[in-house]
Amino acid sequence: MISMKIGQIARYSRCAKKAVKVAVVGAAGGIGQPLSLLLKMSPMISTLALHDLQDIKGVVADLSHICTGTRVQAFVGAKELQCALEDAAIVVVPAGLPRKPGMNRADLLTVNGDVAVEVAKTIAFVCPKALMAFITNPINTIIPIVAQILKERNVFDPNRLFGVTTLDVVRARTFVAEALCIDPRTVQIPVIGGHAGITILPLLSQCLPKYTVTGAERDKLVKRIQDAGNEVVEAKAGAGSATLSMAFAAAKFVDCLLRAINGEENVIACSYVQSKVTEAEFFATPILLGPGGIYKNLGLPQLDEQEKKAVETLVKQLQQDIAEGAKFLCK
Ligand SMILES: NC(=O)c1ccc[n+]([C@@H]2O[C@H](COP(=O)([O-])OP(=O)(O)OC[C@H]3O[C@@H](n4cnc5c(N)ncnc54)[C@H](O)[C@@H]3O)[C@@H](O)[C@H]2O)c1
Ligand SMILES: O=C(O)C[C@H](O)C(=O)O
Repeated sequence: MISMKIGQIARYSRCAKKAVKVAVVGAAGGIGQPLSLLLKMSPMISTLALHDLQDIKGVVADLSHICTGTRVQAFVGAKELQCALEDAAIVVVPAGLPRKPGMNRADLLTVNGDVAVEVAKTIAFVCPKALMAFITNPINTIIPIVAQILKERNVFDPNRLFGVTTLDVVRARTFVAEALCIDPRTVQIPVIGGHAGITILPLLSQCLPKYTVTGAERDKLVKRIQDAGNEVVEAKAGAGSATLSMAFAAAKFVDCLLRAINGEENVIACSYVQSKVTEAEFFATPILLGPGGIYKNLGLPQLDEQEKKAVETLVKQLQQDIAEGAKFLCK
């Protein structure tokens, strides 16, 4: 009986045409642990390299008892980051401080900017061809910083750098489904722009199934999606920000990257990337993914008049957030 199960697991882990190594940097944290658990279940991951400044050996011992084909390895401290990243096809980065009530995401830049710079420098040195998915806030500014670090080392490939904005899509699907009294898994809705306040723009006009909401009700729904991070920060009352929903969202995004690496066609996800779609140098839109990351930026979906105005306003905010990255690196 037992050997049959082991055989089944072995077959399961061989289902993926290509199982690859994924590294998680910041894996001991509130997002890192549940994310690692979800990734441990992917047949498309051969090795999960878990890195943190804090000791992560207990987390790895725990995960290693789960009967899936993914091997889990622990890497602790700045000196072990290089080994963690060696041969990684995907690097996911939830390393850095979360918000407390009263803070906005930009307040995290002083600390998290340094974290992103250190991680980006090591990625540039060890695995510049990896697909990089940064979760660390403030995303709007962290991604331009990482891009600049990679550019300075002549290894920047804009198709491989992603700011993870999937949580905004996850929330938009959930809140729309609540309003329509339907299963959130049946809702599709693009969320574009960035990942803070008004830069988060759910495109209700493009929602499927159709949701014709107008006036104050529509404004309230858009605002709830934009401020959903605050809802969690306040409810956690000083104990951090969204972790479980973020782990779910990041696992979904990594799954998209893995399916694209495995040659699946039509894998589309919204993500904050270097972009020519608007005047903001970085912008989240639906992206068609391929084995090398971005296969095609699908650009702005169709917008109604209200959404066109919202894009004009948010682009200005995003340009400021992006400029903060350059200022940070000059300090
Ligand atoms: N993109 C999004 O939608 C989104 C959603 C939620 C949270 N976040 C952000 O994700 C980040 C992590 O949140 P959390 O709740 O997991 O925080 P956390 O404090 O629980 O965990 C962060 C982990 O990162 C580790 N760490 C810090 N610096 C590191 C470094 N240089 N190298 C390796 N590990 C390092 C810490 O030791 C810790 O274990 C925060 O910046 C938060 O704002 C982003
Ligand atoms: O709100 C935060 O600080 C964390 C995250 O960006 C979120 O949207 O939940």
